[in-house]
Amino acid sequence: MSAPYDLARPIAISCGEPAGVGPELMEAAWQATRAQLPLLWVGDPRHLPATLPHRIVADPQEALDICPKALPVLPLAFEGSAARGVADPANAAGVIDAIACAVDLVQRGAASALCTLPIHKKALKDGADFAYPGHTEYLAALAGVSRVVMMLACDALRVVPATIHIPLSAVPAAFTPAVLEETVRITQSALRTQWGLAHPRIAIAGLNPHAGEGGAMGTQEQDWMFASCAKLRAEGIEVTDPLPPDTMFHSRARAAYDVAVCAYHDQALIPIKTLDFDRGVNVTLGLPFIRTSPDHGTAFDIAGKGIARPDSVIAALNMAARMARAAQS
Ligand SMILES: NC(=O)C1=CN([C@@H]2O[C@H](COP(=O)(O)OP(=O)(O)OC[C@H]3O[C@@H](n4cnc5c(N)ncnc54)[C@H](O)[C@@H]3O)[C@@H](O)[C@H]2O)C=CC1
Ligand SMILES: NCC(=O)COP(=O)(O)O
Repeated sequence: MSAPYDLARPIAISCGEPAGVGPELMEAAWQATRAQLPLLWVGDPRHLPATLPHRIVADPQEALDICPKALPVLPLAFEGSAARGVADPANAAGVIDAIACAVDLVQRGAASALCTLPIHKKALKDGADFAYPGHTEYLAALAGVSRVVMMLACDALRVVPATIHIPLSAVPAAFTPAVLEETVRITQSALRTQWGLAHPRIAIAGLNPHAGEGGAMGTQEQDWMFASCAKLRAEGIEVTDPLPPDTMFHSRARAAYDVAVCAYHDQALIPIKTLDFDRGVNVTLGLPFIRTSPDHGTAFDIAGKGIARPDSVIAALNMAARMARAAQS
């Protein structure tokens, strides 16, 4: 007897770093959602907490019957063990395989969406020479798309970093008119089609303090950002001119827009992680499938201590389900 799920396919979950908080958060998230959401975890079941009941599935569709009683697992065999708090380089290839396997499920329609648990980026580079700085870039490569957008969302704020996992020193060269304009177009299209906002209001953060203060504190705004914003408005997209970044995130300022497009990673992620670290969700826009993730990382400092909060994983699963239901109807 199946649980009365309104999703026809399970949400595929890549296991992430086994030494981090992923395994214990999977247990808490499964407990919290098993009556509403069909899940399918992809990873090495040896790394799951002993207290979490799980069942191996041969066919992803079995997850719908199993999930109310046990976590459905598509098993992979990793090389290493999983002592909490210390990444074993021998597991790096398995962590990467789990992402690819979960993506394959969603790409061939066996899963309705992908939710990724946190990876330790340096552990993957050291252990398996992972060529990508994060999921976002790896997923774009697996999907064969040249440009995707990272958006983080909570109730109070949505943010998009136009450049993602690059050193701060590389930002001015990487942040170009084409990058800003493509980022805004992908963001606007996703907010319309996947969030139901007919006319998304998009705030643009300046790159420099005070948005350059008329050229006195940096010139990118005058050199090209104002022109890019005007071009986007001419296309019918509701964008602001470049705003002073330090004054665009207080509550009255936030009420004026639906998403803030920022120049670089920390300009976007610091405000949202400050406002709602526990419930922020990272969602990749511009992929041909749905992908969400908790906003936090592997949290080695608390892994295995039973104190990690599952809220962000649960929010990521719920967001994936909401998007999948909308795509299904
Ligand atoms: N989507 C992903 O795969 C992400 C991966 N990472 C990776 O995670 C690793 C560690 O990154 P950090 O910067 O240390 O960030 P982190 O998010 O792992 O930890 C930052 C702080 O927040 C706390 N924290 C994190 N998650 C928590 C939770 N669920 N409940 C309670 N407290 C929590 C940690 O204990 C730590 O004090 C890095 O390799 C980073 O690249 C970071 C963010 C996202
Ligand atoms: N700080 C956000 C982050 O690192 C998440 O990146 P990704 O692995 O989802 O690309």
